[in-house]
Amino acid sequence: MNLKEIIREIPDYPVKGISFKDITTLLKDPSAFNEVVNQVHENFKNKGITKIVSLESRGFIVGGAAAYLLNAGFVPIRKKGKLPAETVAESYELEYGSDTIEIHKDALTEDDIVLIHDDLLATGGTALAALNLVEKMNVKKVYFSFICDLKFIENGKKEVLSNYETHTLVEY
Ligand SMILES: O=P(O)(O)OC[C@H]1O[C@H](OP(=O)(O)OP(=O)(O)O)[C@H](O)[C@@H]1O
Ligand SMILES: Nc1ncnc2[nH]cnc12
Repeated sequence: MNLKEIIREIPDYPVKGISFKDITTLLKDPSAFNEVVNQVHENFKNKGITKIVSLESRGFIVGGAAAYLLNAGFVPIRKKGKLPAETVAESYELEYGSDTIEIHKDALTEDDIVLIHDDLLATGGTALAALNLVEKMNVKKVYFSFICDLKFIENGKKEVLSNYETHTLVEY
């Protein structure tokens, strides 16, 4: 299945110069959605993943479904102010702005093998901020999974991420 053809591209959204990769066209297609979740499961089923950590909001959709298939727990990373208990926070830059994300302090332990899943890797700012949060909890191992990787964006943040085993389905 050609997933790239199913993901819609919107020019100049949310700001001029950005070509927005809209995964809603993939999510509404039952076989494409199924294929994406199955491929994440297939790639990580023998890695002993105990928790999937996903990013608000688009990361939650496939992250939640893959956690179910992998028999792993699901841990949300949310935008600032949305998690009710004690949190740790990290601020970062992304392709079209800046933000702060948080995770619950008691969400992970040093026994966890973590898969960080998000829909898309652009500058890597969001993924690196997520990694910094997860590593504060001294987990055993971290893997990454993205539906899309905007490979044409190259910078130092992505070099850090290249030290971690990563699974990507669609490259631009
Ligand atoms: O690699 P980066 O340059 O950091 O960009 C990638 C991030 O940008 C988008 O999230 P956004 O903050 O727009 O949130 P959303 O999922 O709630 O739409 C996307 O879902 C990734 O999380
Ligand atoms: N080009 C893009 N399309 C969709 N989501 C994004 N997040 C950051 N850059 C993006």
